[in-house]
Amino acid sequence: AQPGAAKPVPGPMRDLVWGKLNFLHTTDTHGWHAGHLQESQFSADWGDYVSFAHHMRARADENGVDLLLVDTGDRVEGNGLYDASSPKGKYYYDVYREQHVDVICTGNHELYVASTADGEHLRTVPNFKENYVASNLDYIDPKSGERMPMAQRYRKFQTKNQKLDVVAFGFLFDFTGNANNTIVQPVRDTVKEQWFQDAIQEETDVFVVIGHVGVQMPEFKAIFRAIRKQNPLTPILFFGGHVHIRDATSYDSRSFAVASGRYFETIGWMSVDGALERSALSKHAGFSFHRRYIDNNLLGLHHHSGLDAATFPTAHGRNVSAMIAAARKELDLDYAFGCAPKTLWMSRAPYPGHDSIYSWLEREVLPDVTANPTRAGMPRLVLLNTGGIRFDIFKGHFTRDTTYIVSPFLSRMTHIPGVPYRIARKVIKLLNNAGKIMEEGQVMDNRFMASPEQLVIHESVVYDVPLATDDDAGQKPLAAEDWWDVRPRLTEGYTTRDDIGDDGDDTVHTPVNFYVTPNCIQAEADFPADGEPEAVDLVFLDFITPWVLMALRLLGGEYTEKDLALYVEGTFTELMAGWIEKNWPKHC
Ligand SMILES: Nc1ccn([C@@H]2O[C@H](COP(=O)(O)O)[C@@H](O)[C@H]2O)c(=O)n1
Repeated sequence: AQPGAAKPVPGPMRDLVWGKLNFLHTTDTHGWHAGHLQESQFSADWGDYVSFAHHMRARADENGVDLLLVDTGDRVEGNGLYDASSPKGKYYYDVYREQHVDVICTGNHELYVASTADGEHLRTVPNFKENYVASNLDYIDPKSGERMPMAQRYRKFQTKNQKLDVVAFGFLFDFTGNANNTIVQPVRDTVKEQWFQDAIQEETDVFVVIGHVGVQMPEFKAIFRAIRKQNPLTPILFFGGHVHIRDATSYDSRSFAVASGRYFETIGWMSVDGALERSALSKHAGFSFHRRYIDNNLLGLHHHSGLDAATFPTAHGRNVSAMIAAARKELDLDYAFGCAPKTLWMSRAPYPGHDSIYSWLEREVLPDVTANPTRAGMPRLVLLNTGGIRFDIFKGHFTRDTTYIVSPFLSRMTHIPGVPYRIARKVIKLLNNAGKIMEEGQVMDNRFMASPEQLVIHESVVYDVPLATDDDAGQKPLAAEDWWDVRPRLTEGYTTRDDIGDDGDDTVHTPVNFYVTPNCIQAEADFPADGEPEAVDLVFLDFITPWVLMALRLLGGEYTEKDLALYVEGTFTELMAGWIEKNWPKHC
């Protein structure tokens, strides 16, 4: 763990179930390779994961079984370790490559910005060579304009100990927000291509499909159907991500799918047991599958590897932790812009409400950071998509690292001047429609403005326990005198219920609330004291431009990209950090 990281707290644990073929899975790590320094439950770092994988591979070798590591993308954007450097990712590539990952693919965040996709193609793909798989993704060479696969389309290899044949694919969901130096081919078209049809006819013992795809999303189901049609008995194992939740399902009795959360909070575990060699395949011989969501902290990693603080760290792991610590220092990630007076939650507190990060932005930040003297006297509506905010703010130091953790993107505040208020005021309602905004020939899913967790959870889940107070923000243990002191001492955390059951989490926790939030929030600024304005400046984060323009057109306002102009200088991230520096006390 990193120097100063919160110490993990013991709690009741569920063990890993080993099989013949075993997997460790990371997804949507979003630059959190230093771990969560403020959250004890998730405070192990990438170096600890290197040590852990080393011990788990050794155990697999001893027992004559196999262990594979997979990663399903979105490794970038969302933490100072990636975002605070110039260029972005200056330290990330070298840190990440220290883990040996057997099958790795691309997420949408590797593709939003052209230079990030270049970095992926020029650094991560060569770092992982034949382990990198890009089944439905092409890259366009900036010099020649040549279109080529981002990496090989699929991988066939043999496991180390049992010599099991594996055919592995690496998919991305049908993403359309990529920069113009990549092409994402819809999954339904890819599975019809000849190379794919040939690949699924390969002699193999198991298919492994990794993807930056939620396990309940139609893309995985289409791939499952395509493979199963040609291979009625072969086990098919899916590793997904993108929606930032812990999840598992099975598409039939010989397939299993796991998604392993977000932000390096979770290391996913999957095992399959049974007669895996294809020579033993028969419709009577079944397989057993297990999944576990490992909370990423040292106590848990010690527990699952059967080691302790003295025997766990390897020299390699320690070196990686040291690389991360040096990078964090170089980037001055602990520099504090101010002191957050209280914890502000994305989904653990109701919106609107005093503890909601969105209410804070709406009430305090947005009106202030969008003040534009050249538009003095003009009222404005300021829109922000909730998905642009990526994490909670904990009471205490708000650092350079926190800035990127909360708001990693390069989005700016753009605007359309003088929009009739009778039209402008209705935009937010359309953006917050649960479904899609539709125009002839164009359908846009509104939910892509919200945070990924909100894509899959449609109703608030509120437990009959008190809301965490600021003192609980670091997931400290509950004091014995608390009202449920008759129960075992548990920390707050994930209490996952998936299609398999409610025993997936490796640590038993008390649950935390989850409140649904809208796709967008809106602040009103410089409105007249009485009555309604005739017209307003409609100010919004440039990421949501396509939705705003479509909403305006549906409301009778004919605007195009040509009507847009930057409203205030700087990225939203810089504006937010500037507001904090000005408004919150410097020291805690
Ligand atoms: N410039 C951006 C890019 C993305 N978003 C939000 O993130 C969501 C996707 O997040 P994943 O981690 O699931 O890929 C997207 O739907 C947007 O809400 C953004 O706001 N600005």
